[in-house]
Amino acid sequence: MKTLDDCRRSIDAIDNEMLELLNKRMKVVERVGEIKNASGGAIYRPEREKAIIERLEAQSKANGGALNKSAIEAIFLEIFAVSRNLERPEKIAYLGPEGTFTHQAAESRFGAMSDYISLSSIHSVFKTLESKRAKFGVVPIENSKDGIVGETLDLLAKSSVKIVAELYMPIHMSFVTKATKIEDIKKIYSKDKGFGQCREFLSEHNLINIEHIPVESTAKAAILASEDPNSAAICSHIAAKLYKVPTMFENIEDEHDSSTRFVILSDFKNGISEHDKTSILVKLEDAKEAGSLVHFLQDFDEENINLSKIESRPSKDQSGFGYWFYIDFYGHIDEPHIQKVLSKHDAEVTWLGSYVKGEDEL
Ligand SMILES: C=C(O[C@@H]1C=C(C(=O)O)C=C[C@H]1O)C(=O)O
Repeated sequence: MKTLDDCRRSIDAIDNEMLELLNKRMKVVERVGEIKNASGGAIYRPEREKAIIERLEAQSKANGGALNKSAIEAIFLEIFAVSRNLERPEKIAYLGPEGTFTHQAAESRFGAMSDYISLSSIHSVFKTLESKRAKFGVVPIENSKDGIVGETLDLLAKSSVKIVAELYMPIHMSFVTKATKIEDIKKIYSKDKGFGQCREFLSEHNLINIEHIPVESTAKAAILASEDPNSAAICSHIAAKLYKVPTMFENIEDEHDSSTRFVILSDFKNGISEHDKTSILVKLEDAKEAGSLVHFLQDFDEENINLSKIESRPSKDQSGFGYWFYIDFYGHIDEPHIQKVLSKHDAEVTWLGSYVKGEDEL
């Protein structure tokens, strides 16, 4: 029987081996960086990372290993992030401040060691990418309960920035305050969506009729609540911890399976993988004619292209009424059957990105 000391000696020996292997991996990564830097190739290749995770998951399963997919992902996403930093350090702009769900989403892909820029609006994230002050941007695009984030869609419509990856994160809200009694709370701060996601909780606790103050982010709400003991915030658990506001209630969201879809923005096109999704904007030329959208969608149907989302938005241009459509479908823009459909509608379609589809779609 192995003693605790025996086990720890074994662990130390294995850790030494793992460190050697990781350093060996980093040498290869350095060479990949040289190749990419010489050719101007993109450092971040989400489709390659996804393929690695899938291969390792299958291997672990086949060998009866203790690590499941989430565990493999948790370990390897950090290894990938360190690797990318070695190839070429790149800045990541996100909708801040620190402690937002977007920050959490950004860290889950770019790891603890990357250089982050926290910005106070989605608009600033787009501007920072357009001016090349950051290589990547992370913004929310949709929530399973509250729907689309209009600002992100409107900016995608105007900007040259592309979607290069997506990820889904479960959202849990906390009700945090420095007050000791709920009756002492005179106002609540949150992001507009935060109030929307917790209506039942607010009503059950008679908090509907006190002042609700929408601010840019749930983290900002936590900061404001930290400064006023007669206020509260609806925010993430991390924001409450970061800004030291005690939690009165946890998991106050109406639907506990609420999740938010985030997109990673950048300036390059991914290679084709087996699990791609493409986002486009469509402005139909004959939009006033009944059936023009139906005809457009029939072209997709004929090529067996499945849509995962369609959302209409007012066009907001000067020409009066008009709509455009935001559409997500499965496949990559460079696949021939997709080219065939899109080439028929060249003038009407703006490509927003093709990327590996995230897990746990809304
Ligand atoms: C090493 C590469 O660059 C990045 C890092 C990866 C890794 O650490 O395995 C995988 C894909 C890229 O995001 C590569 O493209 O192979």
